[in-house]
Amino acid sequence: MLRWLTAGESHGPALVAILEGVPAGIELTSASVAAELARRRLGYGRGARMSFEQDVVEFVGGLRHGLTLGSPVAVRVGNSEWPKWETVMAADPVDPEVLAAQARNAPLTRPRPGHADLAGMQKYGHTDARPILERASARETAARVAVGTVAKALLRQALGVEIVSHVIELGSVAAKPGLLPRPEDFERIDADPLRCLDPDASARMVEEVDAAKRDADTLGGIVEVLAYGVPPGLGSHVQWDRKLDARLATALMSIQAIKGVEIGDAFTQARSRGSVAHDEIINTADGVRRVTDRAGGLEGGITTGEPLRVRAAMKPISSLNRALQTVDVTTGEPATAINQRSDVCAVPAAAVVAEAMVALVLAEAALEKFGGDSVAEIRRNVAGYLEHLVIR
Ligand SMILES: Cc1cc2nc3c(=O)[nH]c(=O)nc-3n(C[C@H](O)[C@H](O)[C@H](O)COP(=O)(O)O)c2cc1C
Ligand SMILES: C=C(O[C@@H]1CC(C(=O)O)=C[C@@H](OP(=O)(O)O)[C@H]1O)C(=O)O
Repeated sequence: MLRWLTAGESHGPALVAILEGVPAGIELTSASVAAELARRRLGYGRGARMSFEQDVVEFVGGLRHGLTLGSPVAVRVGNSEWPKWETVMAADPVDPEVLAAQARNAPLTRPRPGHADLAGMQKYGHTDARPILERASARETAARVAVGTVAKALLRQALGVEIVSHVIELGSVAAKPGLLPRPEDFERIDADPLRCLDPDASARMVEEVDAAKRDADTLGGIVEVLAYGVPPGLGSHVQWDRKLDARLATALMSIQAIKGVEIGDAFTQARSRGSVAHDEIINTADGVRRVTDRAGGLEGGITTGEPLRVRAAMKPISSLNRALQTVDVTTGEPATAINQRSDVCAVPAAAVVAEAMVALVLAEAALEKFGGDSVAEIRRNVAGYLEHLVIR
């Protein structure tokens, strides 16, 4: 069983994550996690915080001399900006006079529509949004990407699975339909300001971000994640919580601001007739294959062996400089929402987070299917399974 949790606040000293159930023998370094975290900071339209803050990666368990041990992997992602926040976010009580002297500690009483502020304040009994926004913040996704790096390494080294993502829509701009990145496009995608494979669309996306910024507004978009080399047979049709499509949807939907998930071409399929919606099956020299992959590599909650393909829709960022109408919770009077510095658009970063979530789900499903406490054992189990597939 692979399980994981994160902890930590946006402006706290660090985020931490523990990943349990990791097999031994995965090659991994702090540098490989730092490289994935750097990818998460990319993307045109992110706020100032992304440029001056550093993620400081430290493994505190589960790794020795660049190999996982089989014990829980514990990772700490330190926040280089902590000294600015150590009073406001101090774990221990602070002299009220010291707190009052810090503008940063002023209660945030004008909840942002679309953020977790008001719902969280009501639920947890606060009249200040700070205790809510600190944990709701997508800073937490740095910890997910850290453990996602372990899952990606496991998938690559034990099963040969490669995961790639790209931005297919941003605001009103869509990339050319049907562009499917391969693992070899990885660097080209990361080099694009919007992580978009279509250069014309990318240029228009840059303009769209500039226009939104000029208007003190924000944007959302749609990302797509593909996993190549996934064997048939991960997940199961037999129980609701074993269906891999459902597990992927939950994982993607848990990302901050993701409000829709699509498996393969689900929404187009829904608008089509059955005769053109499904992937016909043929026999080839490589065995039984689908002619197309509209289903995104999943049927019956089970991987088909075709590339896995899922999409996630991100709503526009809810901290706007053109602040929306709200209520000041201390007076009950109409007010404009908190309009602190913020990202204009974080869709490219959300794609990197989505890769991590897909990797964690696939790694868990692979361990369920193949078992094994070391990379070598999993490889043997995978080879044995593929060799004896009753239909190939
Ligand atoms: C990578 C990433 C960066 C984000 N940056 C911001 C931001 O700068 N400002 C903001 O208001 N929301 C940002 N969000 C979205 C909020 O975290 C999210 O809307 C909030 O936690 C409420 O959760 P919900 O939208 O899932 O309901 C970001 C989300 C992601 C995935
Ligand atoms: C810090 C990150 O993203 C943050 C996510 C976020 C939010 O509300 O989700 C709000 C912003 O933080 P702040 O309000 O302090 O400027 C983003 O910068 C990160 O991704 O590492």
